Amino acid sequence: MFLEVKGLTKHFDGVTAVDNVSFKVFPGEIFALIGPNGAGKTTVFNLISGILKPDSGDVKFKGKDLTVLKPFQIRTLGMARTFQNLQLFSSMSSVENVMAGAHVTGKKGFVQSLLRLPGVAIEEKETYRLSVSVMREMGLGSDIDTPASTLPFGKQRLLEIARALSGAPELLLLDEPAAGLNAGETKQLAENLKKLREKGLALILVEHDMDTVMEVADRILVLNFGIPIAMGTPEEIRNDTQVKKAYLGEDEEFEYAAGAGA
Ligand SMILES: Nc1ncnc2c1ncn2[C@@H]1O[C@H](COP(=O)(O)OP(=O)(O)OP(=O)(O)O)[C@@H](O)[C@H]1O
Repeated sequence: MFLEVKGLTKHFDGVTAVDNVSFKVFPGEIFALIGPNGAGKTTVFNLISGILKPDSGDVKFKGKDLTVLKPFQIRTLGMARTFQNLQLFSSMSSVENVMAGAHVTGKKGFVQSLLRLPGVAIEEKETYRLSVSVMREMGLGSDIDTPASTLPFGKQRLLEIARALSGAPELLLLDEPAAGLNAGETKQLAENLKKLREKGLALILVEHDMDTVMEVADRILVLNFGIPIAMGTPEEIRNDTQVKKAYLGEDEEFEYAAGAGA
């Protein structure tokens, strides 16, 4: 099994943030995790990527138990993530940011890089080449040397995805990638996500923008107060009464999307 989450549960001082959540993700699919504010989506990401440890439940990635591993160990297994708040190195150029992501899986270690031991220069060149190619894929081909801090916000978001991709992950976790993007940038993002799926990558997407979710997701899991309330295709989720009830008054966007698709 590629990714299997079973009975995942996490409490924070009396609040059950994630309550017995189970799902599987397959290679080459976009799996979306949605739910009203505070539903537990980011906590699920933190549990999968090793930032938090579950109170109970299992997370297995390619047969390995992730709950006993540290975040960097999980990254080297082929999983990458982005964060709700951008975490770019603002003093670096765009391509240097992407190269920093590639070093996660670099074969030459950090100490070797510092000592400039043989093989490092070749690997740096290879990393640069890979980083440029990932940036082009994300539509950032004209921004290779642009300082990350001067990129428009939408491009900074794409750059963060490029950085996550430069570690050549098989599974990418994206936390609200469309937040703060304008309509054109959101469209570009959706196209990019579909391209990544075509290449066989699996994506788990936490996203409030329902148009984007409904357009790109193969399957959707809906959480409410940490509890899974529905799982299915966009069509099934759009028409699910429990889901509509959970969102009522919470998120007009969902109501709009539900109405638009009906
Ligand atoms: N580190 C923490 N300490 C205490 N409570 C937390 C912590 N992290 C999350 N929570 C609580 O757990 C619940 C789930 O939060 P989480 O951030 O996972 O939800 P979410 O679905 O990602 O929300 P949003 O859509 O607003 O980002 C909330 O009640 C939140 O207040």
